[in-house]
Amino acid sequence: MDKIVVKGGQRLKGNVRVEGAKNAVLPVLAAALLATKGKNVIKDVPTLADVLTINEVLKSLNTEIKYSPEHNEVIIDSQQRLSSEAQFEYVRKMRASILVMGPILARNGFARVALPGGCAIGSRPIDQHLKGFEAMGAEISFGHGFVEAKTVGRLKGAKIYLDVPSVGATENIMTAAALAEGTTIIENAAKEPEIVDLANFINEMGGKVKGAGTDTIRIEGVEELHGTEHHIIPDRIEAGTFMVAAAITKGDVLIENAVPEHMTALISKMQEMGVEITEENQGLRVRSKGNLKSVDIKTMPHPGFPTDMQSQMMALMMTAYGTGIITETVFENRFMHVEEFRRMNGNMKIEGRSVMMDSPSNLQGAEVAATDLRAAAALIIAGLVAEGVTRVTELYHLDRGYVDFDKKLAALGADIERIGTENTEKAVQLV
Ligand SMILES: CC(=O)N[C@H]1[C@@H](OP(=O)(O)OP(=O)(O)OC[C@H]2O[C@@H](n3ccc(=O)[nH]c3=O)[C@H](O)[C@@H]2O)O[C@H](CO)[C@@H](O)[C@@H]1O
Ligand SMILES: C=C(OP(=O)(O)O)C(=O)O
Repeated sequence: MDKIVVKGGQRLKGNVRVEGAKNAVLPVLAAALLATKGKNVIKDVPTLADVLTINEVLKSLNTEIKYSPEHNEVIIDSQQRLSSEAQFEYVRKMRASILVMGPILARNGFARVALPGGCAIGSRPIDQHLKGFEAMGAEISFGHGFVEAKTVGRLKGAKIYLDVPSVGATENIMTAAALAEGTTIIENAAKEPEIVDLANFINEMGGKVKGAGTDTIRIEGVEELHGTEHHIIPDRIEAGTFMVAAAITKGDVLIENAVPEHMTALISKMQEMGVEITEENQGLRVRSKGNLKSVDIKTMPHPGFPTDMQSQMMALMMTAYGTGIITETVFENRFMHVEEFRRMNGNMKIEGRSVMMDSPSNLQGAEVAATDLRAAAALIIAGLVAEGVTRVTELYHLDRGYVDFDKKLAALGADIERIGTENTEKAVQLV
């Protein structure tokens, strides 16, 4: 089992470059299925485990995939007839596999996708995705762990109000509507930058999507979409993770390729804590000196504070001064990392949907397990300033969403090493 071993105490300094966004590339690769003429060339694709998984899903649907990790590029040929079924082995590995449902349904008039079920951060239902397909004329049924959607002829444009501004439901409905007959209007749509990236991609393929980034999206269906070349936007969560890593170590780091407009909530919360953040030509410079101040944080759909930055900010808050409250409103169970932080001597307690923090904590290195993708990064970040050595396991979570996280931190001066099973002895020696 791989471990990351980090020894606290080094100040981070230098430049780090952010990759293409995981949460943009997954819906874009799924949406590439819509093209029946020519190939799609997707650029700035990060080399993540989730990208390998979505590529496998697309292959299983009868597309041809050419993946060049060295060029951060995926070429997809989806001109052949698609298969209609996405199997459990993929959906289990990665919930975002559900995003192929809209494109398959739009093209084949039938889609059968394994039900994703819950995961470490919550129950994560897909009722809003299905409500959208149903409104467009699809008949939905369940059986044997699968959900099926069936329509006679093309899907029909419809007006759909989402009960929650779900990112995945907005994406699935947008892709289904791109080839539907007539106009679809999504109200209370998600407004994340990744939604805008997907809308741009659909438009580059010849689609007609307007309003992405606002809470009303209008999609005029077209008869056919064609392949195009598309660049994925930079990963605002990876950028934010490095911003927190710079701040917690009292460092000075330039985060290249970061897009400040995608991160206003995070930037203002960090500034409120006393972190110095300045825009430069190549990205965002983060500097931190002296004591940081505790703040209150509440996660919300974009442009609110992102749930995907909650655990990393909790790490930073452990080093600030005063009491603070972190409230999670997006997912019902995204505090699994709290127990791991407590193993590192983090002073906090869960009360309902909030974590009450009394800081600073006298952080101590410990053996901890990543409980989800962002928790993996957050534990490593806490290890950067803990006294002694922290060993983080369950790194398959980290690999879903961060490229070379340990190497990028090491290049900034962190005392960090990733150790594979074959090097377990070395891990023991380091302790
Ligand atoms: C691959 C990807 O882009 N993942 C992101 C996406 O996940 P994902 O698209 O799964 O997240 P959603 O926006 O759909 O979920 C937000 C909330 O809505 C609820 N919900 C969602 C759909 C539905 O049909 N019914 C329903 O009740 C969920 O349980 C959750 O409580 O947005 C989340 C919220 O910003 C991020 O944390 C994830 O990193
Ligand atoms: C929760 C996340 O991803 P996913 O929706 O793919 O599980 C995340 O990126 O933090």
